[in-house]
Amino acid sequence: MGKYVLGVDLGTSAVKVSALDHSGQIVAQESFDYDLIQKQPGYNEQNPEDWVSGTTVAIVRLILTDHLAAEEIEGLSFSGQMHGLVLLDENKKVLRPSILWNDTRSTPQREEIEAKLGDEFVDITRNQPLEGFTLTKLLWVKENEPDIWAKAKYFVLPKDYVRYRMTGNLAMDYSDATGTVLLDVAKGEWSKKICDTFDIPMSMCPPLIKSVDFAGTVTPAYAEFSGLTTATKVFGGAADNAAGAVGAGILHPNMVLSSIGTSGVVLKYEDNADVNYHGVLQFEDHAIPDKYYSMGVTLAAGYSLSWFKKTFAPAEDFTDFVASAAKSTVGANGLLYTPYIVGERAPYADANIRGSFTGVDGTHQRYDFVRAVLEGIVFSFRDLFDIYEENGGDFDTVVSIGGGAKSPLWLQIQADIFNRKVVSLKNEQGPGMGAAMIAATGLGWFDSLQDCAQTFVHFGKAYEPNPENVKKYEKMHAIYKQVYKQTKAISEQLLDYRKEEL
Ligand SMILES: Nc1ncnc2c1ncn2[C@@H]1O[C@H](COP(=O)(O)OP(=O)(O)O)[C@@H](O)[C@H]1O
Ligand SMILES: O=C(CO)[C@@H](O)[C@H](O)COP(=O)(O)O
Repeated sequence: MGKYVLGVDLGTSAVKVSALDHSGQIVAQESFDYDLIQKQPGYNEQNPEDWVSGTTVAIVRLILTDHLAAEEIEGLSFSGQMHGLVLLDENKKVLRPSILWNDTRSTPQREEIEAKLGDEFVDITRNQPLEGFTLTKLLWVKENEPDIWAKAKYFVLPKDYVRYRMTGNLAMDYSDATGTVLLDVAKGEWSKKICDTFDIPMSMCPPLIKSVDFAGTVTPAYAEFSGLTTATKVFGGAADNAAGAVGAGILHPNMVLSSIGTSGVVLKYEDNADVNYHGVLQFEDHAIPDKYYSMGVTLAAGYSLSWFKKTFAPAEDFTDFVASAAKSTVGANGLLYTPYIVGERAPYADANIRGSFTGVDGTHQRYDFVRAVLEGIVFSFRDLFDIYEENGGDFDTVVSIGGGAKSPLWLQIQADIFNRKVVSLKNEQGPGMGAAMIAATGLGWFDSLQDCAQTFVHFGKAYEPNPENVKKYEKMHAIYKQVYKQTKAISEQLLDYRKEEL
């Protein structure tokens, strides 16, 4: 039995590769940054070759710099940035740069899909055909680059391409496949209806595998390139949010993830595909076979706070700045913030809405504004919790991750606004941990991901809701909920006055 597994976290700004031992300890970690290609506003692309070389450099460094013996790396797996379109020709050569999840050029294709299939689309895929998802990107290429489309024989997602280059086998795991919005989620197969409607040959869709499935061993060519041995086993891997959920132990029906990173994610484990959120929340296959998760994304979560600090307190220490909110009160002395400063994805899929401070009073201090920002972000998460409650969702534990989980005050605000116990992780490693857990489980070190989590995932302090604060926040949230509707038309009118986006 080998000593280590590698978790490859293929992100948007960098790839991070972590080596873990049987006890879930990180023994070494290397990363490599790559660039975004932004040819015009709304366009975000990357070269798949950069992902392959970045991953390879990180692995080479683990072996040469961190002295990990290649023969002791028994297996590896992935967490991948979701939705990015990689188009391949008949020889599996990349045809054009990948169009990423944050590329918004495909609004006409979104409208075309909505017009042709309407609610039926959401019933099949459990998602809306948003610009961020793969199908609209495929249709954009078909309509705008017919020469490339004529040569396209397969499509895959970012981490699938790296896996293909390591093993020579083309595949896509279910958790990422749901994010293409070409999958019939309840049936667990590519949707013929969607492929036929948009004239996409079914043969373009790669074979589907489970996250923990064995996908091949390292080829001799990739072994030479990376320093790995041809005995290293490669496993399917998962979409970054699924892998993040695995790494945070969101593997049981009673658990919800609250992630305050640059963007924010509320993610719930779903035992089956019976519930239908009608596309207001994303609905995806989990990394656990035949299980699912739903999630809503607040586009500017931690970003709201970083923006506010950069603009109004650039020289201050981040931790002190956040802690100053304790000088304010529950409800920030009547100041309310909505975090729509880059538009919103859930529960309102609205690119034009913008943020607001409401109730500004001559007595307010800067710390009230900081508090209002912290609370406003959590109110936007609470909107997503309300959707779960409306759908009968039953859960008692919220696991908080991301930069926002560094603040005890913010963790308590979450507990009070969610009216749920909130726990942080002892050793938070994000989706790379989930990727390593997938490899460890695929190798048979553990019987299941849940089993692996008992050794790899450790919860830290628990924050219990304070009943008095809960009551105050309930009322404040009811006021918060009115702001979106009341500022929608105003935001639209202000559009003409905004600076051109970069
Ligand atoms: N000390 C802190 N206390 C609370 N929040 C913090 C702290 N430091 C950073 N943050 C928040 O965490 C966010 C970054 O979280 P992180 O998970 O690192 O983001 P990502 O990986 O998505 O870029 C920042 O936008 C900021 O708002
Ligand atoms: O679009 C989504 C989820 O639907 C994003 O979560 C991307 O998958 C983010 O990638 P990173 O920012 O983590 O690289």
